[in-house]
Amino acid sequence: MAELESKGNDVKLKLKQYNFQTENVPRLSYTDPKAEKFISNGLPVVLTDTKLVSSALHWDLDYLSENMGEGDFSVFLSDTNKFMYFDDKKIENVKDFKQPTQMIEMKFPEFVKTLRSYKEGDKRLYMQQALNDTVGRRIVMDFLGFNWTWITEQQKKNKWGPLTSNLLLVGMDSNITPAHYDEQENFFAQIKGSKRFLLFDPSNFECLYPYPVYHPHDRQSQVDFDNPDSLRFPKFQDAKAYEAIVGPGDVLYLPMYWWHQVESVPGHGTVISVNFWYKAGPTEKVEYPLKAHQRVAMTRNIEKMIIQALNDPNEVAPFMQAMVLGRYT
Ligand SMILES: CCC[C@@H](CC(=O)O)C(=O)C(=O)O
Ligand SMILES: [Zn+2]
Repeated sequence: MAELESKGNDVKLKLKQYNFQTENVPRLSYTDPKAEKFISNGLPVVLTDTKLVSSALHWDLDYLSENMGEGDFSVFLSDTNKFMYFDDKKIENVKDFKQPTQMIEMKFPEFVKTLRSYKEGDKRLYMQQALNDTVGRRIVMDFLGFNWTWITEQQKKNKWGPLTSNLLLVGMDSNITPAHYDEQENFFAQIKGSKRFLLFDPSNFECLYPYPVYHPHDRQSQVDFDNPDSLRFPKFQDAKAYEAIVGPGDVLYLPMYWWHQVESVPGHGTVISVNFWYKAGPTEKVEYPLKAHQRVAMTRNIEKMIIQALNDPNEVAPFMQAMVLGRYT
């Protein structure tokens, strides 16, 4: 991280600048009581010394090529540096939906070969694959070497649900995952290269204009951060961002429902991360006023109910407008 900090201005220069203000996410030792407080309060924090993935800090393309085994891995291809997620089960809901990326299955050595032969104008690549039991023995050993004691203690202390997956992310520098939120708790471990996170708390729902729940881009922001349409999205300029740059060994606690845009910092070559997604824990006692993320969850349930009841995504907007316009406005 020192390398990044000493080039503080340079990194800032290399990183895109947006028109919203950003505040830094705190970087703390996991031994700092404040760190535990951030996590228990559902606030983002960068933990600098958990050793969560120390057993994987030697991972690079050659090592993974030799040890990732014979499995097929999901690789996304994009004509731009943006890799926006879409749910292919919802494509039928939107006429003429244009897929922003294609996904192909590749063996790891083939992925590395394609990466290394990349030249300007080729499709960019981003491997996003849940680690599974097809990986080679060395990767299994590295995986078992993760600091499961610490992270399992966090899971228990915060009463989270089960670990659902560890996504291995291997991408080109400058790749961007556009702003979205997930419905799971996330410890995001950085292994190689650096990533810049732009984070927004769930109350920025009104500023980030998520696609409708029935849309393939459900949970993703409709706003193009590089060219925001201020007429369609007037509140985007009021979004309040937090920023975190994570380097090898850093772990970002990314609370569920928090919006995040993730940019692989240019100039570092291949960028490798592993995330740890946990199901949310049960809501013990509902307290009022409801928290922002609970309101977001509520809007999702209401949208799903209306979609199901009307049985036609095109009827949802007129129905909701009829319910609100002139009555609650
Ligand atoms: C598919 C997941 C991508 C990741 C962001 C990134 O590293 O590009 C993210 O959004 C998350 O871990 O929640
Ligand atoms: Zn995410």
